Amino acid sequence: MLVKKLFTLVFINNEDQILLGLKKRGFGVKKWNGFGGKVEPNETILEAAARELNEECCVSVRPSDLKNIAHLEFTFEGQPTLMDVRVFSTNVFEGNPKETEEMLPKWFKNTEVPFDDMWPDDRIWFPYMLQGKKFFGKFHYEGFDKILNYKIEEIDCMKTFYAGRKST
Ligand SMILES: CNc1ncnc2c1ncn2[C@@H]1O[C@H](COP(=O)(O)OP(=O)(O)OP(=O)(O)O)[C@@H](O)[C@H]1O
Repeated sequence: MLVKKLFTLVFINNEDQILLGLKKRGFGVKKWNGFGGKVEPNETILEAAARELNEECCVSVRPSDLKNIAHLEFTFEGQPTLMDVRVFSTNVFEGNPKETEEMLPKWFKNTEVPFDDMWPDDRIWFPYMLQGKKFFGKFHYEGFDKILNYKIEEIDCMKTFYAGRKST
């Protein structure tokens, strides 16, 4: 049986640019990604998303300004964990991104996202996000570099999507 672990992933947009961070340590080290991490037991998913963003690059957002744009699931061959990742975006934020112990933030043009230095799944779902679509994606990895199989589909409404799922 798979053990589900809840994560957040936040993207800040500014006109035709997106804020990414180069992970300096831990899971996904040396890859560009949005900002996020595990949801702690004492907080809501939105609170966790805002907290992780602030901890990782010193940018502040109100949890209520975060839009849930996607649900991603990652599994790894031979491993018992399912990563349940809630993806959010907003263009309402405060503060200039600053480097922290965990992340080096940088603005990228939407047309110049560094996919070669990101998780292989990002190349598949970023186009949905950059076109303003909501979506569900499920990726099964062998190791951390090879996607064995995946599924991705556009979603009309995230609330309806979650209402239709059994345990989320
Ligand atoms: C496999 N393909 C993937 N593609 C895109 N994004 C991925 C991902 N797999 C994990 N992610 C994200 O990477 C962050 C890890 O977070 P992670 O550093 O482990 O969490 P947290 O900061 O709580 O950890 P520590 O406090 O350092 O233990 C978190 O946003 C999560 O959504």
